[in-house]
Amino acid sequence: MLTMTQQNVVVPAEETKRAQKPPAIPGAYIPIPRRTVLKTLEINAWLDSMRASSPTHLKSTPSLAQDHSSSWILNHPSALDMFQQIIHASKGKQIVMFLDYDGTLSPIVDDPDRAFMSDSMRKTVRKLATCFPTAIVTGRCRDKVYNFVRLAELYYAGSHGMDIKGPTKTSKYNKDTKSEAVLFQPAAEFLPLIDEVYQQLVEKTKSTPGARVENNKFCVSVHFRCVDEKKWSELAQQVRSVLNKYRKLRLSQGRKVLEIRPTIKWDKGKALDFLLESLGFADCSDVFPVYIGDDRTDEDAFKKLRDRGQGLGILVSKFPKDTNAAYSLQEPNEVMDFLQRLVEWKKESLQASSLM
Ligand SMILES: O=P(O)(O)OC[C@H]1O[C@H](O[C@H]2O[C@H](CO)[C@@H](O)[C@H](O)[C@H]2O)[C@H](O)[C@@H](O)[C@@H]1O
Repeated sequence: MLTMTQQNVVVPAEETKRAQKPPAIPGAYIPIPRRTVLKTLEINAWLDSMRASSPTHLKSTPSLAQDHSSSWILNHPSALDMFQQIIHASKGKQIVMFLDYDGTLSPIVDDPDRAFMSDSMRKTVRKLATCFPTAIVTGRCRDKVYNFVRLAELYYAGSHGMDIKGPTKTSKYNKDTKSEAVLFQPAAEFLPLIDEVYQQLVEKTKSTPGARVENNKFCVSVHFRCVDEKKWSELAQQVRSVLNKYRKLRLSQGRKVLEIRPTIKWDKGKALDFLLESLGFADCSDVFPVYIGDDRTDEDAFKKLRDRGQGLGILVSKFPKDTNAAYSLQEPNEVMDFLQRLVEWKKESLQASSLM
């Protein structure tokens, strides 16, 4: 069970109880002010979560890792191996593609400014967008991800879906050039606050070697990929001390990154709903959304698809992870293979129907 300690932090209730219990040795109990206990617990919970974002602990027990891995893959089979079944499930429905960026279209690298997408991946996504409506859904700032992807025919949902923009180039899915281009920013009022917090985080974390703060417009990322693990606690405390002042902001986590964002009820799952609605599939039963992503924030979209009972989620991961996705792919190269197969299948089915 989880309990709220402060507005924007969640720790397990049993840990709170444990921390308040006096120790077994009589007389050895030094009362710790409740606020300090909670602060320590919060930081410990953050640290556990930060460690869990680097799933290498399974490597230390190879046989256990092997068993776990085999049962996980049975529950989340490769989308490449299951390609025919996926196509069969989509029969008679309009496939709509949702693609996360980092770790899905581009490999994870140390420097977030150099997470380039390969030319072959760009070519594949361009072809994909001629076959199916396609959106990029990312934690990144929308402009920044656009500079990486550079395809004007796509929909882009930046800042974890808090900044959505429709295609600037016409395609067969947005032929109506007279209609207003989609632009949706549900957290617009938070812009000055996010700028302020970004500046404070830059200042606060500059003493931690390797820490890096990225302004993603409606949210901020604090990267710890290049921070020595011994310094993670220090970094968590620095971030905590800034976040303490902002009750309208909350923390979530991605791959070696702490993400600070508005408390509004908006996430990648809501963005998926919004985009389907914008595309005219609001209450359609004949739509088949496919969402591919690698990160914790993508789980909101996987869950949304499960709740809608439509389409499917594909998790990109080499390691077993708790997920709402139905299928898996190991890395961006496999994502590219899967997208290419979709394009080939679509072309073949169009050819076949033109011969009828
Ligand atoms: O939703 P996404 O497109 O997956 O964006 C999530 C975060 O991605 C980026 O960080 C991640 O990729 C970096 C480059 O490979 C890597 O260095 C970092 O450790 C990863 O967390 C991006 O820089 C963040 O701002 C996004 O929030």
